[in-house]
Amino acid sequence: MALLEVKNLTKNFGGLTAVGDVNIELGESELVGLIGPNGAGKTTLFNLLTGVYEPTEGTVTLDGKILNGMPTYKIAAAGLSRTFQNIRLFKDLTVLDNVLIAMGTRKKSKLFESLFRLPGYYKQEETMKKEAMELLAIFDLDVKSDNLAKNLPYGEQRRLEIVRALATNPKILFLDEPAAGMNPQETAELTTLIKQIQQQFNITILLIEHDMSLVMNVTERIYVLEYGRLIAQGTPDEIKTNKRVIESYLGGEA
Ligand SMILES: Nc1ncnc2c1ncn2[C@@H]1O[C@H](COP(=O)(O)OP(=O)(O)OP(=O)(O)O)[C@@H](O)[C@H]1O
Repeated sequence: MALLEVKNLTKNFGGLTAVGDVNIELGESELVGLIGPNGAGKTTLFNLLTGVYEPTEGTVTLDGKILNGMPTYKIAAAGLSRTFQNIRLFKDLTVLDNVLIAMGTRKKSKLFESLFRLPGYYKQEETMKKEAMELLAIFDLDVKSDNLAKNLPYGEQRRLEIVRALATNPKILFLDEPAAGMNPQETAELTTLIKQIQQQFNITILLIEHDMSLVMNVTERIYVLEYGRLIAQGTPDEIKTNKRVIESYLGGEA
């Protein structure tokens, strides 16, 4: 059985079907791409998977458990984590605090311990800090742990977003255009990082990305959406040569 099973997923906004009858399966530690032209329904699909929207029809099942109708925080706790197209950091907090807050969603101090700052509280704080610094180091952000998030260059803010998503210890990570606005060098570095984190953390990643070279270079399989419908799926090589995809998405350039 797949780790994540999406069956007949549909979302209508009034008369518009933003996502229509979509079926997707993600296996353990797979790196899968999701592409499609503007307005194809990619972000809506992410919003359905992470509980921001309730589907009009269909089901999302993680590890055999149906997630539809669960609030976003419960879905996050079940193991789905995401980044957003627009950076959503706590800009006036430090880099380290941004990660610690994300970790806080999975590790709760016992209220009594934290209120009275008992040894258990400090121990957990220390462990979390150590883990946060280790995560930041993978992304070369440990040296910036004391900086305010808003003072990081754009590419580093994007990387910090991924660190925050990873800090929740997800089974599946959804990355929504992580290379948006990055220069070619930053994009190349990110490509290497995405591969690295998939292997190191052994997690499943679903990647929405406009940068075709990034998608083609890192993913094992790709789903293609158009007008809310899945029009193709396959390996990067199959997608590059798929007639329907070339016509409708790549504009005949492939
Ligand atoms: N909350 C909403 N209310 C009404 N229509 C919406 C809503 N969200 C998305 N849509 C519409 O649904 C369709 C799919 O949009 P969506 O943002 O999911 O596409 P996308 O593939 O992520 O596009 P992009 O690549 O531009 O981000 C579009 O026609 C969009 O206008």
